[in-house]
Amino acid sequence: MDAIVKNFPQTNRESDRPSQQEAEEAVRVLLRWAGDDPTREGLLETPARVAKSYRELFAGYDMAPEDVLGRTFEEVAGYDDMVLVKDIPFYSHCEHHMVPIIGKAHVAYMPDGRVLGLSKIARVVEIYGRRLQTQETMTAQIARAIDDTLNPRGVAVMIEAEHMCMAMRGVQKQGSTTLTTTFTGTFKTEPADQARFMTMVRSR
Ligand SMILES: Nc1nc2c(ncn2[C@@H]2O[C@H](COP(=O)(O)OP(=O)(O)OP(=O)(O)O)[C@@H](O)[C@H]2O)c(=O)[nH]1
Ligand SMILES: [Zn+2]
Repeated sequence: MDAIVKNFPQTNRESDRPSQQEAEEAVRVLLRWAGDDPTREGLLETPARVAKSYRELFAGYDMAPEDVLGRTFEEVAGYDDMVLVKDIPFYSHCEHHMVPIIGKAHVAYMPDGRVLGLSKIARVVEIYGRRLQTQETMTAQIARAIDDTLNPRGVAVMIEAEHMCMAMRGVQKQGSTTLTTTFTGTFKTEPADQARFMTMVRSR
């Protein structure tokens, strides 16, 4: 666990967590701050629901990528070309405003003898998505987790997302998409591999 805390410092220790009661009280304060009355009937159960919902929306703090990426397969008949899982949908929350980021991740790697279970790639997206994020951090974290655990010849990650903090509030620009990429290994050094990744992501 210590290595995880060191590598992914936003992962909190269970002992540092406030109690359920403290979390619910914080929600009551925010309800009053918003201008409502937490003692009215419709809001009585809301703090407990919000706390429960936060557990789910931010479940990524309780999961480590090593746990899901541990199992790999070697029997793939010598397959050594790109594996791309694209259009992995995710919901995250921006660390500046704590409002949703809605997007899709495209994740590829070049195997070096071993491959991952395909669902594990989507699970890694879930682990980082269910934390407070910037899109740049999330992109880099997914790439690094796969790089570190699988040691492939290269990893490519592209995320396209809409930030509700730019749509619902602030500058209020609906429908804009932010694209971020991280390339490692052969995707970084070989322009042809990078171009092929882009073409495959774009093909419908
Ligand atoms: N680089 C980056 N910025 C983000 C991300 N999510 C939100 N932001 C930006 O974080 C910035 C925070 O800016 P601040 O000026 O501190 O906060 P603010 O007054 O709420 O800013 P506005 O959104 O412009 O109203 C804003 O420009 C957001 O658009 C992200 O994933 N990556
Ligand atoms: Zn934001």
